[in-house]
Amino acid sequence: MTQSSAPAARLEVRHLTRAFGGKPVVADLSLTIAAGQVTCLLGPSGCGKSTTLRMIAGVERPDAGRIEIDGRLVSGEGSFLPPEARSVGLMFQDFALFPHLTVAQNVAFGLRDGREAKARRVDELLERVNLRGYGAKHPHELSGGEQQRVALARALAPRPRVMLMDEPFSGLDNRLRDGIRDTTLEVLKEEGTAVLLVTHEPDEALRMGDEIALMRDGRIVQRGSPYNVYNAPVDRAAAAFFSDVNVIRGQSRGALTETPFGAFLTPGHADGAPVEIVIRPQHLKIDFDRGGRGPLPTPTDGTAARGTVVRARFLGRESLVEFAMDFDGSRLTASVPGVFMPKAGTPLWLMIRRDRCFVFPAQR
Ligand SMILES: Nc1ncnc2c1ncn2[C@@H]1O[C@H](COP(=O)(O)OP(=O)(O)OP(=O)(O)O)[C@@H](O)[C@H]1O
Repeated sequence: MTQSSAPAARLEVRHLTRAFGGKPVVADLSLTIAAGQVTCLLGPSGCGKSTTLRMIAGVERPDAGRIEIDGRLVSGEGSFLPPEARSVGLMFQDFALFPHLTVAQNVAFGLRDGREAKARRVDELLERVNLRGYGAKHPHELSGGEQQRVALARALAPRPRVMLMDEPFSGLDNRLRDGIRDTTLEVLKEEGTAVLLVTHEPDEALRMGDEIALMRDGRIVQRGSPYNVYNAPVDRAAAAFFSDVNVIRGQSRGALTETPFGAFLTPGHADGAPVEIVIRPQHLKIDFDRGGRGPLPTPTDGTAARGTVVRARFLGRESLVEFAMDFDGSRLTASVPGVFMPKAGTPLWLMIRRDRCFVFPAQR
């Protein structure tokens, strides 16, 4: 007898579809989330993330497709359970705590247990979100970050099988956000809930997700670990969603594309096919102009090409240096850690890290 080692799916979505006024907003979307796994549904505004989440929550009816939570059909084949019968916890950006209830009463709100069990669960959760001793306070006595943690405790109190979070941190100021994200992640992991977190911020998805599902125009275009989605994007738009990108165009011949930065391997592209070599700013290497001579090429860096600094901007952790390239005047941007602020007009040399570039068919 064989036994599957894959953890059982807590949330299973198959072929979910929804249109508004004839316009498809979610199109044939499928995803699976295991217990204890955080999947970030990441995509630009309007791509259908919230609609997906709302269908899973049970506040929006799908046109087609099925949703199972813990192996139980909650939507599809003619059935549609209301939110309260789905065992889902919800957390939204504009989470509202009940202002007239204390923190403890807020957290206990969805609990049906007896008094003692309820009190135990409330204490346990307040401890987890670092709010021990806050039970008797009212929401208005708490900071935004503290209120957020109460909202998290409240959503988790009934031990939902699936936690749905829609931009839960976007109402918080930047300095608070990282700390709250980390606390939230820790608590979610301890509880072992399956989490679907909707966000349009790549940094948040990279930081929070075990898996990222990148969404565009109602479809998931790529799914994988943050490392893979960042380092092996399926297309130029997927690469560009995480950072600015530089694009160098060429034509593939015999699985090679010649560029001013030397030849790039472009296997799988037909002879004469236009290709784009895409590279993030941090993977361009800068070298000095030694009286008009560039650096000696190395196998990983390839050939250097000369450009002139157009401007340099200091961004705190890094500096962005924009170049006009000698070979055709095109603009390329390199980022360097720390402060490197060459003056406009300075000639410098650029190299492309071969192991960090992506090759795609050219877009029209
Ligand atoms: N009830 C509705 N009626 C009509 N159109 C809707 C409805 N709900 C959403 N839409 C449209 O569906 C599209 C996707 O909306 P959705 O809120 O799912 O996107 P999103 O990716 O979550 O974007 P955002 O991050 O801006 O919330 C949008 O064009 C939106 O205007």
